[in-house]
Amino acid sequence: MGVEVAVEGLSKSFGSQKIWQDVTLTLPAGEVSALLGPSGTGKSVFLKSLIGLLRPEEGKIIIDGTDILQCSAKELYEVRQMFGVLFQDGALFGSMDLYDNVAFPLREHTKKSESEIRKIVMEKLELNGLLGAENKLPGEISGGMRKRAGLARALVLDPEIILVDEPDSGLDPVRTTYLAQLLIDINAQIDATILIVTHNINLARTVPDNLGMLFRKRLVMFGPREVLLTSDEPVVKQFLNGSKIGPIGMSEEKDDAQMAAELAMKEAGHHDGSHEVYGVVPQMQATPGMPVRQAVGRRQARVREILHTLPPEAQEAILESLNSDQPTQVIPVVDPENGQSSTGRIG
Ligand SMILES: Nc1ncnc2c1ncn2[C@@H]1O[C@H](COP(=O)(O)OP(=O)(O)OP(=O)(O)O)[C@@H](O)[C@H]1O
Repeated sequence: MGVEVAVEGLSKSFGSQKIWQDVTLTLPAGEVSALLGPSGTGKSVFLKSLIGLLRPEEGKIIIDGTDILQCSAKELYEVRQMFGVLFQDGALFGSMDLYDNVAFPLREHTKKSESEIRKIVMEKLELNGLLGAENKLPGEISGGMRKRAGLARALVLDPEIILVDEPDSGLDPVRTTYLAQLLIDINAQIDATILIVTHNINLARTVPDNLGMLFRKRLVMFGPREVLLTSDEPVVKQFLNGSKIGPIGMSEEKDDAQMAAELAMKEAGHHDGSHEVYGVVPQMQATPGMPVRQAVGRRQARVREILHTLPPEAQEAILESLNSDQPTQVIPVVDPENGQSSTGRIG
């Protein structure tokens, strides 16, 4: 089971440039969360801060009871062992073939024999659909395969927390869906805590259990998908619809006059090409045959607890989704007449 990551009052600057301030959120243990935000809002900086690669000046990052901003180098080393990280380009070593790339953390951080390493590496390569490519160099394979190899490497130490920086960068929509499915299946299998940094709206709407949004150096919101997908918060609404109408502009800051002009254009019938979606769209499920994703039930229980605090329209949309979006599992059903098995779904 993954561990909880609690961030409290976190602020980060580079010299006089403030990146974000007073960020407080909790990544629930064993759930998939996504951090959204326009380009340059510091999503990658946040992700690097969680593993101690960058050091915020203020606040706390508590992982499994340890504040990594206060702990010793030895404790930080131990906390880092809990992480698997998939960087944007896979961050593979260009001179090593895929096998050696994936084996690298095991050779560095464990005393496992080469035969034990082989077993784990081949298992992770297979999980990521890379069997047969183990002797290829990163330069000889496609971007999608590099991502999957990066994910295979991120998984070899059985991480409790998986960080994924822009899984869709450089991937076509179909490969992005496959990669997202892989993450959901991994969550179903090992219940790891996963944080995805992305600005892919479709992925944000359909994959994570929780969503957070950075804008104007602040965390605007963080919470279960049901709450953000029905939110009236203008930045969240605009971002999740990929629309020009709202506070986010080309260079982030947009003044009131420009917002009013754009709204007037919309009211006059101008279409900006975005597709407005309101409500809780169905979430990607684990592949049939995988264990039931425990995260879904935990999240839905939290949502039911806070439901009464939400606006009536949101409550209605959420209740509808909670009542129809029960976790489903595919199980073999044996026909008592002839003893043959077929597949059936249980709620
Ligand atoms: N090591 C660094 N030193 C100085 N400035 C940095 C450093 N790393 C990032 N920045 C600055 O921090 C800001 C946020 O960068 P970051 O890459 O986290 O944004 P992002 O939200 O991930 O953007 P994108 O979605 O475009 O990837 C940028 O202005 C960037 O130039």
